[in-house]
Amino acid sequence: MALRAALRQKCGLIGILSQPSSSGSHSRVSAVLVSQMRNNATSPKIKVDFNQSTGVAVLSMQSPPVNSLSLDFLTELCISVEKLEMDRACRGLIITSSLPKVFSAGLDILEMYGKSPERCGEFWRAVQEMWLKMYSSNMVTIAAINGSSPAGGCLLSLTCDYRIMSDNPRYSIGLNETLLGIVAPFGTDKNIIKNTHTCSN
Ligand SMILES: CCCC/C=C\CC(=O)SCCNC(=O)CCNC(=O)[C@H](O)C(C)(C)COP(=O)(O)OP(=O)(O)OC[C@H]1O[C@@H](n2cnc3c(N)ncnc32)[C@H](O)[C@@H]1OP(=O)(O)O
Repeated sequence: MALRAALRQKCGLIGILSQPSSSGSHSRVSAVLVSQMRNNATSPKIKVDFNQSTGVAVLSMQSPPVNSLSLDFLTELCISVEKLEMDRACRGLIITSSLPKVFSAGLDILEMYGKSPERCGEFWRAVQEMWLKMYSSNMVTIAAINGSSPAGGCLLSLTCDYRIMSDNPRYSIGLNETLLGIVAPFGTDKNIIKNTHTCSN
């Protein structure tokens, strides 16, 4: 029942978000695919387990040491979500981490230092694409935050419909990127408080 209600709520949101836009979501999709082909990632940073009987997929981030959101990581994440999106049997998506103590350390700081303007552009496009894809997903999305989740890790969880966080005082979450001179969109702080729950693990 709860899943059905969440799906209904989500469908309303998707209706609004899927209005035609000048950028066009399909052009974003192909940009990701092109980028993936170029990067030709060899070791998977993302693992997906899809349970046919429940219609729920668990996407585990497995990029040591801290699941930082590099261009390769973001590309792989988007491709994985895109594949699930295309599978009509998949109704729900849980995003979590395979690493102990860390959900995601946020944007890969090494992507923001000493890179060419072209590479920086590609990276920032991938960041935007990730949160747009997640936020406008037609699946019910849940972030199972089983470790620290600063900055972009927090942003990733904010793109989900629900967040459940391990109740561990050592795990931190929040938009700390202002310390690096990066400003988060207005309103995200309210959003996280409204829809985040904790659980012990
Ligand atoms: C619309 C705009 C939105 C913008 C949104 C976001 C902006 C960002 O995300 S900027 C990135 C901000 N991220 C951080 O400030 C996180 C910094 N990291 C931490 O707080 C801790 O590392 C963390 C709590 C995640 C984990 O702590 P520990 O388990 O104690 O690990 P270590 O600190 O020892 O780190 C291990 C290893 O990982 C490297 N690392 C950590 N974070 C990042 C990162 N974001 N990018 C790249 N690399 C990272 C760290 O340097 C260590 O490397 P080694 O020293 O080589 O082992």
